Amino acid sequence: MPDTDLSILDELYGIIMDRKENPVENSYVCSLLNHRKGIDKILEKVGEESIETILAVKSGKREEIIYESSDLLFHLMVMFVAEGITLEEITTELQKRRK
Ligand SMILES: N=c1c2ncn([C@@H]3O[C@H](COP(=O)(O)OP(=O)(O)OP(=O)(O)O)[C@@H](O)[C@H]3O)c2ncn1[C@@H]1O[C@H](COP(=O)(O)O)[C@@H](O)[C@H]1O
Repeated sequence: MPDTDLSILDELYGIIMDRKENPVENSYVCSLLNHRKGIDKILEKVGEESIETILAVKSGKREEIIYESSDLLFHLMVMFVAEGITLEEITTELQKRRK
């Protein structure tokens, strides 16, 4: 079984939460969380990054797959924070599906 260190996901979630609670200037995360379009701006980015990930896989370029998947994961995390969904809720759901 792989034993990957996933602590960066927790750390990143914490940073995004902090941006929500303590807005700062020149923050990309704040620009998404406080966008005039509301959640639609974040959903737009999730959609864009999903398509870019698909195109990266189709291109067969490993580096691009990693880069675009990271963008997608990051924007998904912003979406979780915006919706008040915790990473624990996601991992619990995945655990429940284990056969
Ligand atoms: N992990 C990320 C991260 N990944 C991707 N991105 C941004 O996500 C955007 C990706 O969108 P695109 O590829 O479409 O690029 P773009 O040209 O900016 O697109 P548009 O937004 O202009 O449409 C880029 O602006 C990246 O900089 C990120 N921005 C921030 N983080 C993390 O979030 C933390 C807080 O960031 P700030 O809120 O900016 O301080 C940082 O310390 C990082 O750890």
